[in-house]
Amino acid sequence: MPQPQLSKISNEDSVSWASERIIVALDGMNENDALNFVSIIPALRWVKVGCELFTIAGPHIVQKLRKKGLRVFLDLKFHDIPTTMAGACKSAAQLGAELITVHASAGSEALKSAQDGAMVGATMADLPQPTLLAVTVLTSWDTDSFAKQLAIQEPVADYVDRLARLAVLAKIGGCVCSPFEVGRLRCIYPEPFRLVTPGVRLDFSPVNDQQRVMTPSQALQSGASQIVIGRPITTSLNPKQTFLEYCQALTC
Ligand SMILES: O=C(O)c1cc(=O)[nH]c(=O)n1[C@@H]1O[C@H](COP(=O)(O)O)[C@@H](O)[C@H]1O
Repeated sequence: MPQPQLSKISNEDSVSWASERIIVALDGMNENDALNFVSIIPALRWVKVGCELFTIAGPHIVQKLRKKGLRVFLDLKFHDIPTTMAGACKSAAQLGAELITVHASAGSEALKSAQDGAMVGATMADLPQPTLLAVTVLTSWDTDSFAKQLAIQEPVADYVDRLARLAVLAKIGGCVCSPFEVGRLRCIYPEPFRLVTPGVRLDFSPVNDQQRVMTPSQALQSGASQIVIGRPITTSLNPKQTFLEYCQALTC
């Protein structure tokens, strides 16, 4: 699809404001790809290391990215019994990731254990406490498939509320949700509760396998603290330009 001409972003402050709010998912990359990719976007502040990159590159990729001055969201979406959640989050916190995902549907005991584990890990490594983010309903679910395949009769938005409540009761610091649910959650849970939304696209970007999608500015205006964007930037012929276009879309 053709992309619009980049109109010059002259205001460095706007780019810097926007780049704090955009987390680029380093999916489909190995270690070399990821390190090369981040070096071509000097304005980049936040990156997400997901299952793909972590599995091929190993834990030290988090430290390598941090050494480049980047802030790391470690998205391994832990979903397990309480003891395993505690151990996994303890290990993740020792790597220096600032955001770490767990699945809210693991339940309140597992979420509490995850939170405790993360605190222990950060203390052991003498690092600041990371924020755990509880993943609610994945943005790749459309409402019909969600109801039919999982036999959940509750509307997605209500189910997201229910999962977010579990997270809040477990003292988890934020949630991942789609831009469609973020407004409702923000009304109930003000900042500093972190609401991070993937499923974000500018009109010229293909939605790929995302189903509950909005634009970056709609997501932020609805209450998102940060947005996650992967393929529109990582598969672009000019990732730096596309990153700046997404920045611009947040600031104009
Ligand atoms: O936890 C996530 O980051 C996540 C949750 C969710 O509901 N949907 C979702 O897409 N993600 C992640 O956000 C990124 C979105 O990538 P793109 O669709 O390429 O922008 C991927 O790395 C997903 O793993």
